[in-house]
Amino acid sequence: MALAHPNFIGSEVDSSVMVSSESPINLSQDELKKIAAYKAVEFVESGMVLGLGTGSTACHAVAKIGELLQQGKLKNIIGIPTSKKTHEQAVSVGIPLSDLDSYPVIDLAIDGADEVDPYLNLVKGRGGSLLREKMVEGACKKFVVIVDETKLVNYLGESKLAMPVEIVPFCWKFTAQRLELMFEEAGCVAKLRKVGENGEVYVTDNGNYIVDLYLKKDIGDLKVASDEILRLAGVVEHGMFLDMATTLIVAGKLGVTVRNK
Ligand SMILES: O=C[C@H](O)[C@H](O)[C@H](O)COP(=O)(O)O
Repeated sequence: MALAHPNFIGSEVDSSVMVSSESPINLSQDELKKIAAYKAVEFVESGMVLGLGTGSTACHAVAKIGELLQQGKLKNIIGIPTSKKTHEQAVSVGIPLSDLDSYPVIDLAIDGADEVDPYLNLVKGRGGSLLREKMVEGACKKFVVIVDETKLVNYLGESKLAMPVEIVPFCWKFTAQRLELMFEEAGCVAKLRKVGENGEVYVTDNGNYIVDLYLKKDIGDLKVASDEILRLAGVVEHGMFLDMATTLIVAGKLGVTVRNK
């Protein structure tokens, strides 16, 4: 999408952070993710407690923070990882780690997203880490979302890709059917997430399952939908992150934009 997208209104394009020698037009999606991630790391200061996101965009930020620690350009950072995978990566790049029990208030979190609407509401969890992400990012003073421009949507669900819901394994079919019925008018199809060649059921870091909702239409009022999903016994959490992001960094073919809420 071009920079005329509503998510860019009021934003500034900063071409100076184009770190590749390639023309921006030729940058791959992964290079754009890296540009957004590196821009977000500019917000990190020594002494901060940091929420470390999960996914192919956030991993660039984790790597960069590790690099800056190694170089002595950042000091006294405590990372709070949002998944086992990020925990492993953070350990491998030398970021000291802790958890929400010890640090219930986090200075800054940096994480990717699957969809971002014009109000900075997000869909997250296509990588399976939505519960820990929501706990950590809900405890942050500042939550910086980093995406390439393909993640921008006019309304959540517009991509027609998964809207993840983490559920308990007990009678998962019952919960999946209830979710499907809840959003019947939006043409919802609920699918248990499976992985690998043998189609094994995906199990989250918390020992739960994920049901992915595929929606044909806009589900309308997101707060109402969120409350309704969370009222259903069997649901642990959903992947809509409403009114949580404080800053959006988007890397696109024409440059990188930073938008504060
Ligand atoms: O569960 C995964 C997380 O919510 C990710 O942040 C999200 O899926 C975006 O991932 P990626 O940066 O790989 O597109």
